[in-house]
Amino acid sequence: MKKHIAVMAGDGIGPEIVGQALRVLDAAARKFNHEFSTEHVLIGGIAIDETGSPLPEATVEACRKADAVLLGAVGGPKWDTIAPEIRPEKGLLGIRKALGLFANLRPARLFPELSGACLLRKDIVDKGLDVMVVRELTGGIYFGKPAGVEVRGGKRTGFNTMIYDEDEIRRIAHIAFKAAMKRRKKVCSVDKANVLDVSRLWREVVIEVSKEYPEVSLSHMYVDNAAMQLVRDPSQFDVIVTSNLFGDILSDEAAVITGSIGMLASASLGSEYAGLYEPIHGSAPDIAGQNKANPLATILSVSMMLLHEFDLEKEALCIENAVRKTLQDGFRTGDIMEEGKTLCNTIEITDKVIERL
Ligand SMILES: NC(=O)c1ccc[n+]([C@@H]2O[C@H](COP(=O)([O-])OP(=O)(O)OC[C@H]3O[C@@H](n4cnc5c(N)ncnc54)[C@H](O)[C@@H]3O)[C@@H](O)[C@H]2O)c1
Ligand SMILES: CC(C)[C@H](C(=O)O)[C@@H](O)C(=O)O
Ligand SMILES: [Mg+2]
Repeated sequence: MKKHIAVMAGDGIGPEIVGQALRVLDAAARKFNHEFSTEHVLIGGIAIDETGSPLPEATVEACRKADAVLLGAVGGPKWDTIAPEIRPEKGLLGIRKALGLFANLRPARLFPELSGACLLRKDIVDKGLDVMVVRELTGGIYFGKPAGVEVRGGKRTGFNTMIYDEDEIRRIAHIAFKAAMKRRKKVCSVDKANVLDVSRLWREVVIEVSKEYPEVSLSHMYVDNAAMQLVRDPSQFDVIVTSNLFGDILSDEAAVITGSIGMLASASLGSEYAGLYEPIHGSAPDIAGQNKANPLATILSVSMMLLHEFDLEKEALCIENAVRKTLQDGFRTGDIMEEGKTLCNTIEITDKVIERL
């Protein structure tokens, strides 16, 4: 198979982890006789530095033409004080919107080998943890208008608008129910319907969509309770479907299930263009440039790309198994380090994965 991948390494640890994930992709291509060409394009802070924009038009064009997109992370303290319209994060929101990537799948799974690195209670961990967070990605409070900061009645006033129409809710609900059909057939819709009107509509529409999936059981939970339940006992969840902001927060929290945020991969999918694959974590400025970052979330994002974008199930599984074997053999980056294990840097742990492919 021949495919072309647009690569946006971005900022901070982005280039380090993406560089390593591409080595794994190369190794998989050689093993299975595929040809994956790559084209590096700019996004985020580095794009601001080089072009003045966090999302240059050339990047959008390259991503729209590509068969898949791989992203590292954007942002960092260097750009924290620049004008809000051109912050690095705007580049990420912009590319999600430009590619129509409304569905963000964030699978929080615990490799049993990392049970010791997981902060949750041992009896809960022993149940096996595997939660899929389905986050709406192109709507809600992230994009609602009006938004801004202005002087109202002599006071500086900040405002955003949380808005969803029924079509936006319906299409993400379908994604969640379809995902559940391939899993344990349970969807928990997370909202704040006791307070927010937009959540009342969310709940109503999710219930309507559920009628098309009689085999899937649907429950509802308020987001504050969901945040607590996720760390108390995540084994009660199969698929969680939720809005953009709640999904952002709950997926970082769900990373606790995996042992580290450096383990959680993601796929952002739409219908018109290819999907975008990225770890859920950020640019980790505190460890950037030190060859310390855990590249496994990005490597697992490549595995998700092979599966979701190219239907290469065997190849995807091979990468996942190589990651598992690396952990089984006791190799760890700092974020998942435990006593008795072998500490590796970013490059060394990737070497171990490639050896085990
Ligand atoms: N998708 C993205 O590009 C994305 C996601 C989240 C945050 N950000 C941006 O990243 C910057 C830093 O944000 P933050 O500090 O809140 O979140 P972060 O995810 O970058 O880091 C949070 C903590 O997790 C650690 N961490 C993250 N990834 C790791 C990895 N692969 N291996 C080991 N440790 C890892 C970091 O060292 C830090 O201690 C901000 O500018 C933020 O806007 C970008
Ligand atoms: C960097 C930021 C815009 C982004 C988000 O909030 O969506 C990040 O936190 C994520 O989870 O991908
Ligand atoms: Mg986030």
